Amino acid sequence: MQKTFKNEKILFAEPLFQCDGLAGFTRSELYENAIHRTLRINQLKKEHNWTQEDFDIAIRCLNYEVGFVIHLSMFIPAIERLATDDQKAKWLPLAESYRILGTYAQTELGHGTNLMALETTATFDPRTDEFVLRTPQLSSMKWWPGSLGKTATHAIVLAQLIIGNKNYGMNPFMVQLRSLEDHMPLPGIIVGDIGAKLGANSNDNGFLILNDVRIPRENMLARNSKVTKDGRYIQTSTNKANYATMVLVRLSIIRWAEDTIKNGSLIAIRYSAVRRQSSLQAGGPEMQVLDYQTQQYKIFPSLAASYALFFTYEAMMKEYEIAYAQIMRGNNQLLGQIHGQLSGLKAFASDLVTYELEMCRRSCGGHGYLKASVVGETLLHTLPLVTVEGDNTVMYLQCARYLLKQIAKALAGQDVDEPTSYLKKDILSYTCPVQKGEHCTNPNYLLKIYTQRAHSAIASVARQLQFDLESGKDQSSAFNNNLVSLVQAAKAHCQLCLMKNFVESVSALERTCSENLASVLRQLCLYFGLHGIVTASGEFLESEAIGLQQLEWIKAEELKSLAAIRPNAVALVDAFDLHDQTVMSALGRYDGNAYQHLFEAAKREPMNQTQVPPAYYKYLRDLIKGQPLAKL
Ligand SMILES: CCCCCCCCCCCC(=O)SCCNC(=O)CCNC(=O)[C@H](O)C(C)(C)COP(=O)(O)OP(=O)(O)OC[C@H]1O[C@@H](n2cnc3c(N)ncnc32)[C@H](O)[C@@H]1OP(=O)(O)O
Ligand SMILES: Cc1cc2nc3c(=O)[nH]c(=O)nc-3n(C[C@H](O)[C@H](O)[C@H](O)COP(=O)(O)OP(=O)(O)OC[C@H]3O[C@@H](n4cnc5c(N)ncnc54)[C@H](O)[C@@H]3O)c2cc1C
Repeated sequence: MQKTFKNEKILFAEPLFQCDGLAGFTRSELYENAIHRTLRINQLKKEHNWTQEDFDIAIRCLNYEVGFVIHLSMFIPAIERLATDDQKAKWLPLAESYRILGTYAQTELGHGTNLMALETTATFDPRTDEFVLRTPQLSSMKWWPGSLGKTATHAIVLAQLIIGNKNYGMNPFMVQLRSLEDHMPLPGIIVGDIGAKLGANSNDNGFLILNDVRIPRENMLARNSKVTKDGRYIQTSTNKANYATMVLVRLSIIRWAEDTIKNGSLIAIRYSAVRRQSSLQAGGPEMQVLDYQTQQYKIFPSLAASYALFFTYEAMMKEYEIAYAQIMRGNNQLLGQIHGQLSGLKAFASDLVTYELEMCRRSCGGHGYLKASVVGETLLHTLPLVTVEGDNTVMYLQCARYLLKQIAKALAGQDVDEPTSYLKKDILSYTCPVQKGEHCTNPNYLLKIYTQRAHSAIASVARQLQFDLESGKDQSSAFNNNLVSLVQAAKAHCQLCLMKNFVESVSALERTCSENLASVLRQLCLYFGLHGIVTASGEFLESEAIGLQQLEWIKAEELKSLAAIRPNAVALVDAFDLHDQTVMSALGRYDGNAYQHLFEAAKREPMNQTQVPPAYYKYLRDLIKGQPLAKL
């Protein structure tokens, strides 16, 4: 499932990477520890000739609890995508050697989604051949960019380009924030950390106020557009190309989602295998809670989602690489497709894992509420994924916008992109394919149901929009009147993509792996398909892809699937090949000694380092001895 990290032993031999101790760290300690880790991994990479992939896997093994995440995942990729070759030659070596530390400063206090309304300006001054950067009012200040608070010496600032009195829209500018001598903010720069968050507190997400900060004209990252010395704006590629970094990060977020749900399902399943509680037979031995059908119903979806996201990430990485190679050669033909696909799938993946991680946490009972179980921490660390790189609702709407274009092409008899080729089919030609028995136990048949449901959802909202427009609604009212259905259509398409990637990946694997493994993966794929239909049964019924009778058969097969997966559940999470130090959970250790690890973690609790708490001497002693309390 995860390329086994052959260097795990080297990494986890060092106390710095042993994760138990993170609990109880202050924010400053977490922040320092994260920086220390990234730089130490960099040293290990050099000492042991690790590849970049080894470096990336090491970061994943630490659940991205490292420093410079934005520097590595956005600042450097943005230079690669937005800078000219000369600018790359200047900035990339500095960034890759950490001589400059960067962030991607786009979001403002007042705007994150609506990039057209960003208020930061970069005004060209032809007299000095410079841009003057300004955050004109409180709401304009950059707010949220990772590493901006205390670390970044430079930022790629997204600002409205102003030449004369004309606004040329959002463009990227390289701005130095801090001195490379003493790390102090430069003149005109006010910068700091935005404060503690629900999680990811090792990251110094920051704010940035720009008071007439001057930068040379060559600091505008000019791959897609540039300004000449005499103030002419020359666009060399579509403005959308300036959005390219976000597309890459949305792909990375699918991988991040996959990593977190693997952790969660591993903890929940291993703990459920060792936890014995109650019995179904009066006086009988206590059962492994993993044998309760309800426990399986709660946590097998996260197991199936782990594999589904793994296969979808692999498929989307290939799709992205093809598109990116063309875009970097100036051919933007696949830009709309990759944007539409990754907007939707980033949203769907992060929605899916945040829901299923909470189910994993609940399935651990009281111990799921302990930090030492880590499943709650994993959820907190994952929550931002539904917002970062585009709020999920907005991302679904971007995906829906793409789907509407595709179905319009299909209805006009034009070619459509491969991911939406199903829209070429005549919507009336679908027959209800599912009969009892074989049809409910064959993932390929289930795929037909997902296809019909997605096609129906997209066609239906397209028709409703058309109806609203023809009945006199203007474009924005018609759109706002159908946003919920548009989101629903995007989700239907994304769920079809996950199911399609799962089915196709398993059938490809079948050709090379053992029949035993193939049958286990087929079973999991079938379960993923059945469960997806049951949880969205209203939409599947509405699309007429299934009727009530078929739904009954499918629900029965889903419950049968739980029992079929049960014997392989622990092996399926062991197959993630995750080191105990990656999972960090007292409940999810490979040795299964959850209670011992819980007690070890409790003993490490700082409060237990003294028998009598300081509060005793301040408050409890007099109270217990019946003496009057001093005025508090
Ligand atoms: C290892 C783990 C590490 C992972 C590390 C992760 C750590 C966390 C990092 C978090 C970092 C951030 O959050 S960075 C900040 C992220 N911020 C965002 O994602 C902002 C979200 N908002 C937007 O992207 C935009 O405002 C939109 C898409 C919502 C609206 O765009 P717009 O330009 O204003 O208007 P719109 O009409 O919708 O779009 C105009 C045209 O541009 C196209 N378009 C829009 N966006 C894109 C795009 N990205 N790529 C291509 N094309 C695009 C549209 O399809 C449309 O094409 P056509 O139809 O005209 O052909
Ligand atoms: C942990 C974290 C790290 C981040 N790192 C960075 C970073 O490094 N760099 C950076 O630039 N930014 C960063 N961000 C900011 C992030 O990109 C934004 O928060 C995100 O784009 C959402 O924008 P917003 O916060 O303005 O939400 P809003 O857009 O204000 O969303 C608020 C509500 O309005 C709804 N809404 C908004 N627009 C529409 C619409 N058109 N249609 C329907 N509903 C709508 C949303 O669905 C949501 O429910 C980070 C954020 C977090 C939480």
